[in-house]
Formats: sequence, structure tokens, C-alpha cells
Amino acid sequence: MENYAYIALGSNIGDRLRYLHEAVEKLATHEQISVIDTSSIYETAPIGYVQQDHFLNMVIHVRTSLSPFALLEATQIIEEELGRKREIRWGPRTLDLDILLYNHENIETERLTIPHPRMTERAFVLVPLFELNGDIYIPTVQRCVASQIDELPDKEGVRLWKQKNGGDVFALFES
Ligand SMILES: Nc1ncnc2c1ncn2[C@@H]1O[C@H](COP(=O)(O)OP(=O)(O)OP(=O)(O)O)[C@@H](O)[C@H]1O
Ligand SMILES: Nc1nc2c(c(=O)[nH]1)N=C(CO)CN2
Repeated sequence: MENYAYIALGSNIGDRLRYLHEAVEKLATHEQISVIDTSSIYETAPIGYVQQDHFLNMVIHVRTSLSPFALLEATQIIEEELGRKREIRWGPRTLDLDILLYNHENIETERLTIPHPRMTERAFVLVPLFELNGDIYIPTVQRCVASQIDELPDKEGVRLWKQKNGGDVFALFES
């Protein structure tokens, strides 16, 4: 059975572009995941305490035969493979993968909450997501992405860093 999910990626340590590139490669080469589309890459002001450096953020659209929990497991393995150290929550990180949406499912458990509980207040998530599809409906706020973005105060903290041109997912990572 084919399922669709949107995943947010972020990195604010070291070679941020390389971490995003390797994460998208690992997702695309996973036998039960295919990457359908990616947003452009945005440079974003860190939200929340502790962070210093700016993030690079993007959102990807994937098709998968994995269950939501198995998809979470796969993303956490990729985070670890790319050197994610879970010192403190919301500390700087080489790579963060957050599952934003999975089909139209609502999941509310300790380990996994979908739609991602903080996506609606994050311009660094909604702006790249809007680029992929502004009509996506977010049940938690009963609005589509396009109208939710209008509700956000901090849009200016999100700057286009590398424009996605045309179809090839990986052209985005060529320097
Ligand atoms: N939709 C989701 N996507 C990814 N992780 C999730 C999700 N819902 C719950 N989690 C849980 O969140 C835990 C903490 O994840 P993490 O440390 O990456 O938080 P964070 O990404 O820094 O903060 P935030 O969740 O606000 O983006 C993970 O161990 C995971 O079990
Ligand atoms: N700009 C930006 N700020 C953040 C980000 C992020 O990806 N980008 N991720 C966080 C925890 O997931 C907390 N703050």
C-alpha cells in the first residue's frame, strides 16, 4: 500500500548542505521510501533558546510503504548515521528530520505525533511546505498551509538560500 508523507529537514552545524544532501540520498535509496519532490533550501534564523547559528531548512515529499512508526525509525537511524548527538533538546544539530504529515492521519503518542505538533507555528517549515503544495490541509488548525502562513509573525526569518530548479531532486545539491 502506498503512503505519502512530508518530512522537514534542518541542519545548523558544520557542512549543513552536505548533511541535507546525505539525508535526502539516504531516504531516496531506502528500499521502502522514494523521494517524489523537494522544496528549495532556505536559510533560517534559529527559533527557540540555545541555538546560535542559522539553519538550512527544507521539506521533502516522499512515497513509502513504511508505517508511520517505521518511517520515524528510519529517519532516526539516518539522524544517528549523520552524527546527530542528542545532548539537549533544541540544541544545535547536524541533522533533524521531523515527520510533518503522513497521509491524512492523526497520531498522538509519546513517541510520535502527526501532524507534527509545532509545524503550524514554524515559518521554517511552512514556507518550504507551501512551495511544495500550499493547499495541504492541516487539521490541527483547520486551515491550509497557505492561509496558516499568513498567521505567522516571523516569516522574515526565512530566506531563500538555494532555489530548486526543475525536476531533478539532486540538482539542488550540486555546488
Ligand atoms: N512527527 C514527529 N517527527 C519526528 N519526531 C517526533 C515526531 N513526533 C514525536 N517525535 C518524537 O520527538 C522526539 C524528540 O525529537 P527531537 O529531539 O528531534 O526534537 P526536535 O526536532 O529537536 O524538536 P521539535 O520536535 O520541536 O522539532 C523523538 O525522539 C521522537 O520520538
Ligand atoms: N530555524 C530553525 N529553528 C529551529 C529548528 C530548525 O530546523 N530551524 N529546529 C528546532 C528543533 O527541531 C528548533 N529551532
